[in-house]
Amino acid sequence: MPGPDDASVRNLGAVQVRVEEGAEVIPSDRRLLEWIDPRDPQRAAQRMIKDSWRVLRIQSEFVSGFDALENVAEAVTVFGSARIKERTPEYETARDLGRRLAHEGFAVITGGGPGVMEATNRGAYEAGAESIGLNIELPFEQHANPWVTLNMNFRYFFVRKTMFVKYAQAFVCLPGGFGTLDELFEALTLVQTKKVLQFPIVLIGTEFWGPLVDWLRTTLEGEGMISPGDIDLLHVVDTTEEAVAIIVKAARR
Ligand SMILES: CC(C)=CCNc1ncnc2c1ncn2[C@@H]1O[C@H](COP(=O)(O)O)[C@@H](O)[C@H]1O
Repeated sequence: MPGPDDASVRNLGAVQVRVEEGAEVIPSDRRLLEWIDPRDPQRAAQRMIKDSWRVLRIQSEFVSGFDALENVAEAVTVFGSARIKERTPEYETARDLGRRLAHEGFAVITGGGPGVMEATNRGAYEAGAESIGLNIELPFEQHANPWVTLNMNFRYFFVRKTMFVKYAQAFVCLPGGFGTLDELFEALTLVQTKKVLQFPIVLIGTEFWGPLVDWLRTTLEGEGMISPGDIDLLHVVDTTEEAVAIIVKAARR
């Protein structure tokens, strides 16, 4: 198993996300988004770093992200729950997905954390593919999974999200929570508004995703909040095999 000292793993990025168990750090994202009342003298010190100057830090994160990823060939970004455990069917599905994508010549990009991210990176790594983890600084203890050939740690969610989209030819979502839904709907909006072209979005698990897709169709489409046809941007399947077939077909078009 690879580890933090494995020379084949490239670790990039300004932030070390390893935090002592139980400890809490204030992530840069939170500091950026926090409003501090300029009338509050108690908090004047916290206003010393001006948001305008934070822009340089944000800029540097874009620069290092673009530099790190510019040579990635065809890649697929995979999202899904951070909470699923090893030796579960969900973990094995994600691992199988990573493996199958690797066999088709794709690099795999994930959020670099545990659960689905770890399993997908692991499958790709075991099959000898480029396995990329784009981690994020979080306020609680977490780890970058070891199954990566390139690990990058980001301070800012929105910079990291740019990398997920820019360097991938497709998205796959496995079952997940708010994080996964956020990433799914960001991708959908980008495709819907034609900011990203020819970008299949595949959801694996009809039982899990079906009710959401039904609601999108009956309520959103039914009430005219999305156009007829927008739903067709989503491919809902049950197997990793079907998911990879859709991606291969779109990529080789
Ligand atoms: C155990 C735990 C919560 C660890 C958190 N550690 C994480 N590390 C990296 N990316 C993450 C993490 N949590 C959420 N994400 C992002 O949000 C998605 C999963 O969130 P969720 O579990 O569906 O809502 C992932 O695709 C990933 O991009």
